[in-house]
Amino acid sequence: MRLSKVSFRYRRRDPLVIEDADTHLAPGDVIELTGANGAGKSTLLRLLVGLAEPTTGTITDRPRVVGFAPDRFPTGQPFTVTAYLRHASRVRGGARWEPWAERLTMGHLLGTPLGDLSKGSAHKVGLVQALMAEPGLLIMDEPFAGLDADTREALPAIATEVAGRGGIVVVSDHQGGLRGLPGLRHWSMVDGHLKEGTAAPVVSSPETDTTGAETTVAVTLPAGDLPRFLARMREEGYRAREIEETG
Ligand SMILES: Nc1ncnc2c1ncn2[C@@H]1O[C@H](COP(=O)(O)OP(=O)(O)OP(=O)(O)O)[C@@H](O)[C@H]1O
Repeated sequence: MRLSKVSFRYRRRDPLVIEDADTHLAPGDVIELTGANGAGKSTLLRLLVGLAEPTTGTITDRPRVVGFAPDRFPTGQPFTVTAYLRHASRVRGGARWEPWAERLTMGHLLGTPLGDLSKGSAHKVGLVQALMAEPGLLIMDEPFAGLDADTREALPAIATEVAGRGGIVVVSDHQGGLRGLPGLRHWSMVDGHLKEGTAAPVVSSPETDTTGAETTVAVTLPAGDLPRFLARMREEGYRAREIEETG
């Protein structure tokens, strides 16, 4: 799949959100996409999926089957989880959703109306509908946000499987959930420009600084992520604690 000089703006007089994105995606690629809030990550993902058309430039050779797990799964539909997934399966030519629902531990949710789901549970429904048809292109927008630990841990393996079948996987992710995957490509959106680089390693050992100098940083993150974040930092040897926001 190729993006050739892809630019995009939402309305005629708006500034470009994506400018001259030029890249190639190969079967088996797993790509992590990062960038500041509002940098254009979701827009780029919607262009990749085909939900938006480039204002100028072209996207060619998109795989035939595309799975898309949006950052906010739309729950305003009057279905239970099972009814929705059955419907999605029919649309996908009878794709098997049950093994995915089991793998993402959704058994207890199947009878729940979509509108009653928590954000994380709704996101799982979005993941199942994206995965069920064995996509040749799997796009996941911030899939690690709001998911329980078991599902987060399952996602790298799922991405690897899809890529192993020759699929392309693109994941926007602030949390480094895919770091450590061999061959992971890294894209970042900076001021509307798509930059390619190596993913920064998440694990940086405190021992690498031999000067003994110390520094304290403030990190802002969703409250629900705090226990896992603190545990991870401590595991890596950093002194980490919650501080009160003083405004
Ligand atoms: N439907 C829309 N109409 C007009 N402008 C939009 C629309 N959706 C997004 N934008 C604008 O496009 C820019 C990029 O938004 P986008 O959602 O792609 O960024 P993002 O990197 O995914 O942000 P975040 O990390 O906050 O999710 C922003 O300035 C945003 O305000």
